[in-house]
Amino acid sequence: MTQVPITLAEATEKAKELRIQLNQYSHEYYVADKPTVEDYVYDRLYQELSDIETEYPDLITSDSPTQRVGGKILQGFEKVTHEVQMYSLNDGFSKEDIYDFDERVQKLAGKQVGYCCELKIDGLAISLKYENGKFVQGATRGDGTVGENITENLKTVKSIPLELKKPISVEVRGECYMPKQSFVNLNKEREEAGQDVFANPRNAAAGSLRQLDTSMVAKRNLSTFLYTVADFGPMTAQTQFDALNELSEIGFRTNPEKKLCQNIDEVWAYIEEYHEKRSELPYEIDGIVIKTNEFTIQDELGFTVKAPRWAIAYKFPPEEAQTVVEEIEWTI
Ligand SMILES: NC(=O)c1cc2c(=O)c3cc(F)ccc3oc2nc1N
Repeated sequence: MTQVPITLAEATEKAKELRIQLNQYSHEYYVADKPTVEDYVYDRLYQELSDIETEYPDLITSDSPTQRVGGKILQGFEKVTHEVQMYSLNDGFSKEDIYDFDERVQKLAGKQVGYCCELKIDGLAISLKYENGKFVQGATRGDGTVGENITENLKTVKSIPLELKKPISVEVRGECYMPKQSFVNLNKEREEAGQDVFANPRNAAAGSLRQLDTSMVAKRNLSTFLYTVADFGPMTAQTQFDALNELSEIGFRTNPEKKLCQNIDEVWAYIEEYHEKRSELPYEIDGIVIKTNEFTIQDELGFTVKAPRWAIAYKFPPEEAQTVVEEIEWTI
């Protein structure tokens, strides 16, 4: 037990100081992937804050790092209605599909358009709501109109900010996923405990977010990449590429491999590049998402009943069976 400040005033001041410092270290580690201190420095400060909060429970705040460990047993997940529909993407499976998509877009837009290309993270789509900078609600996509409220579980996901860098009200969407190495470690643990193993990281992430014991979710090392702004609030981006940078500036984790392509040939080159690089990435991707970059074009093209006309997901062909077997042999 570290020396706890004797007065409430000292404890209040010290707790605030520790919270700010710990949240900064946590942002560097889990969001920016650029830690600046060793774990033992974080752990010592964390223990100091935890001791103060034990002594003075009224000092616990919703954005305290001690709230990340979970510990609530939920009865179930309430339903959430998405004010802004959460669509899925139309898929493309060949070079021809991608060039046909570009032809349709150019015809509808009446001109050549630029595309923002992103890796298609193989996880679970989530929607995050913030009011005055504070995380207030997290939900699954569900059927696009009604999803499940998984706020308490998402609070334990370290890359999801409990408080934004600006006190703004926005709704953003992205992917919650389990890194490949965490998936291998989890399945090893489950195998040793005689439990069923997960077939892939996506199922492991989905299964983790369905846990009713939030302390279990906290141990699953889930992460996120955010990629859509549903309710802009005061955000000013006019293109998808800028929106990704703005999401990062206000505190979200975004994928660094994005590329702004001036034409479909550059898009196809990007697809081939990451089809090659896929196995080196520390997370699973199942393709590439291609979006018209200008929001004015997206507004012009709009949505069909099920998907945006201004985007397409190119799906990589399934890997040959022997590759998967080799991977399994390696993990055992
Ligand atoms: N899995 C992904 O990495 C990913 C998924 C989507 C979507 O599902 C998606 C769905 C829409 F209706 C519109 C944009 C989208 O953008 C997206 N961007 C991504 N990078």
